Amino acid sequence: MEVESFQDLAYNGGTTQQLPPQFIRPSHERPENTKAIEGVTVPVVSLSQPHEVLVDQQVSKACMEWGFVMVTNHGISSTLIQRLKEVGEGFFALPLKEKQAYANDAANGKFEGYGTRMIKNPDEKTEWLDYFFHLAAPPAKVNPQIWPKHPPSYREVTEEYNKEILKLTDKILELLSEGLGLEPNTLKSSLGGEDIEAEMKINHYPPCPQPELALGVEPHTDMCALTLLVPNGVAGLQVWKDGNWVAVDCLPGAILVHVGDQIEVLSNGKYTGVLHRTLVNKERTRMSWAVFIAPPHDKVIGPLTQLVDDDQSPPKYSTKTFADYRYRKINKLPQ
Ligand SMILES: O=C(O)CCC(=O)C(=O)O
Ligand SMILES: [Fe+2]
Repeated sequence: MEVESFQDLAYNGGTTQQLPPQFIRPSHERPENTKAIEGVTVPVVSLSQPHEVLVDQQVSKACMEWGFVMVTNHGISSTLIQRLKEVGEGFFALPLKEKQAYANDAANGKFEGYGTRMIKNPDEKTEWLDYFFHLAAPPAKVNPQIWPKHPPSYREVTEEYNKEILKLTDKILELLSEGLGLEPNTLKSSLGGEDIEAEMKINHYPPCPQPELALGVEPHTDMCALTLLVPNGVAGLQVWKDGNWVAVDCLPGAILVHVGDQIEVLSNGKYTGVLHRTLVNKERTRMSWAVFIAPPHDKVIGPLTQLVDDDQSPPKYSTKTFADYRYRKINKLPQ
């Protein structure tokens, strides 16, 4: 069967029982052949504990060992998270034509808008998802005209959520800085201080006819500094740890924190950018709301001088602008 696009298949071809070839993963990538290990669970940390405990034993430890931590008691109200989910669901419930009016053009550098994938290569398989991607901070760079106009409260809710996410980001960056033995503001200022950027990506994974052969997002590390994510309560995310996939169980109210490449570089590898992927399923639509926290494009990022010396710990990463890093990652060039 010839399928024009992911949207045609997932939205108009709901009765299709067979997965078209562009979604069928090679055997060694298929979920049916790469099952998650049993009996291992990801770290969960309540942020209501005393500061020293969080620094010494919890958040930074999880980010060193896993590059990933689920946080609870993070200060963002469940009502606000619920409203965020409702406006995102409201957008994806629109007729396909209305969503396509927001289409991005990632191949030509227009990343914001509605689309199906960001890294394009004709030899690669296609991911089973569509998404909406837009900048959410800093205010001076944001163009809300690009954001969904439906539901009407999309903008207000998303702005409010992003304000809260930026506060939580500050706290996590402080804990991670202190976990390296550095001043609390070190990582934030190295990422551009108040110019730090937040990008919102709403991922939408419709039911898939043969989920055992497909992937939602394929294995990757996030190229930003940190990702803060909430899923809609449908399982599917897996993180890579010590040679195995580990399934991330849904924990209502928790926010999932992924260490991205820029924190790995700044920390000279003390924190690890977590490799992760998502599986899809036959019955239920999975959604997730990811905020990518990243430096401005012209910010130069390299291992922090405080963590590097020529004999004991030479730099493991090159120093370059975030724009250069991103270009190389998107085009699969060496860093
Ligand atoms: O949907 C998820 O849980 C993860 C999505 C993801 O990894 C991404 O958008 O970078
Ligand atoms: Fe990711």
